Amino acid sequence: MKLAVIGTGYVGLVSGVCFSDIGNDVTCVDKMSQKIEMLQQGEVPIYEPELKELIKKNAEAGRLRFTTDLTSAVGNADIVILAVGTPSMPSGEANLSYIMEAAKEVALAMNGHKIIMTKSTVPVGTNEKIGSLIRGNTAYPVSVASVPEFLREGSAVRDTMNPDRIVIGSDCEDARQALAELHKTLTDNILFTDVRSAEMIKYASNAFLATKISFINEIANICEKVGADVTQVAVGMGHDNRIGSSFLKAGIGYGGSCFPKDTEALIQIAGHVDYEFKLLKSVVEVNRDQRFNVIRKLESILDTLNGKTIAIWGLAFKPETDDVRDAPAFEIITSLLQRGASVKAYDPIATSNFMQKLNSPRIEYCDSAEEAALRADALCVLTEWKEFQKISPATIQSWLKSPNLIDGRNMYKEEEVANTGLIYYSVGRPNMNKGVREKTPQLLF
Ligand SMILES: NC(=O)C1=CN([C@@H]2O[C@H](COP(=O)(O)OP(=O)(O)OC[C@H]3O[C@@H](n4cnc5c(N)ncnc54)[C@H](O)[C@@H]3O)[C@@H](O)[C@H]2O)C=CC1
Ligand SMILES: O=C(O)[C@H]1O[C@H](OP(=O)(O)OP(=O)(O)OC[C@H]2O[C@@H](n3ccc(=O)[nH]c3=O)[C@H](O)[C@@H]2O)[C@H](O)[C@@H](O)[C@@H]1O
Repeated sequence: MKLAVIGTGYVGLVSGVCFSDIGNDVTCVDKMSQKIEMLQQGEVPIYEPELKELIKKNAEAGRLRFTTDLTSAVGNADIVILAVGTPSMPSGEANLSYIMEAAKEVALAMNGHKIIMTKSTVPVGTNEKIGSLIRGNTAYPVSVASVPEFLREGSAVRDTMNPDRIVIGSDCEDARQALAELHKTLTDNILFTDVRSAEMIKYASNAFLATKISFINEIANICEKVGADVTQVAVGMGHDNRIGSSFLKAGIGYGGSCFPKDTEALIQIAGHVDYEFKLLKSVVEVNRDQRFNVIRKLESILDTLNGKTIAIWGLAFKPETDDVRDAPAFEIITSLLQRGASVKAYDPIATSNFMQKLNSPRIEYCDSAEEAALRADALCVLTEWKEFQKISPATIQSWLKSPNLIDGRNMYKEEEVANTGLIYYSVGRPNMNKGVREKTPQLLF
């Protein structure tokens, strides 16, 4: 099939590349000429495992092209995929200006019937508006479908090639058939829904996953007070098939380009129909506060942070990505600076993206994990990169000035920390004081 993909962010680029890899002819379009030039030269503007190799392979096979020329890409395509950003506005609502503009440009470029497949995450009712906008700007027939995207950054290619399900939300039979055909080599599990339900499935899925994370983070906070271990609790819960084991990793709260944005947007979507989504509001509030546990733990060890040097390992919102959108590291580092601390920060690949957004004379961006940790008063692990997991707690201790380790991602096991001289605070697990488990708290009943 002939596809035009509008927008070469994570979703547009990865899905365009994967669709070409399964034999389709794909043209990826972006307004940003620097991005397109990079892609044409085989460079990838984002860090995503496996992507570079796949781009090379499919571009060489002549199935994958990159251009800023939307008109010719749409003109040559049967299916147009909308994958532009829908970022948050200050109110929390999704900003639909990019997708509406892209839809209009597509309408003006049409030279015959097209199927429009929206992969961007959009509020319920948006695809109907996209359909009306396109019909108002072209005389050619159009069939619109909402096909939400469920890939995760860091495993985007794998997720796209092996999806749990494909949701096709459309009232147009031709779109349902063509899009089922397009996806059938990826999975048999294709669900057909109406358009509004497909749009809601995306928000509900992200909101539910965010809820699981805030839930386990609150359980972790209670575990710390009652002397239980949240990692064991999560395993025990996860063995119940009705609960499932994924998304029960306690930590410093979720970040990234989607959970924060989509939870806020769903609260707004509900609000517009006079429904207060109380549960989701709490999920967001718990998440906002969770990252400050790092600061609270540091203060409980160091008393004051004023004049202290704090090492930070990990700036990306999760491992295997250089994306720093809504990364918890921003608020944690900002809060350290406000308390008078200096920061030495290191991330294997996200540093340059991060430093474009946060700079201060009291932040030193380092070239290695060791350089960041050397002579610091404490180390905070904010992203569980494999590179950090390979460094033993004993080595960390030898680098630090004071032996304080705050593990925001439960990266180390108790036995690895035992017998070191580290004061070790993780999330929802017993603290270790100089390598020895702290006394189990007294319970007041
Ligand atoms: N990032 C992710 O992991 C996921 C994102 N989504 C959703 O997919 C959508 C896209 O997200 P990202 O890929 O992160 O986007 P992004 O914001 O990283 O990139 C969007 C791209 O679209 C381009 N663009 C905007 N208007 C254009 C136009 N009129 N013509 C051509 N190009 C245009 C921009 O220049 C930019 O390169 C959002 O709605 C997001 O919520 C869904 C699942 C996963
Ligand atoms: O709509 C989107 O953009 C995407 O959002 C998430 O994907 P992503 O944000 O790339 O990454 P996740 O692996 O979901 O992690 C999100 C955040 O939650 C945190 N997390 C995740 C899992 C967990 O158990 N605990 C936890 O704290 C991560 O550290 C990270 O900060 C969803 O998992 C995807 O299905 C969805 O397509």
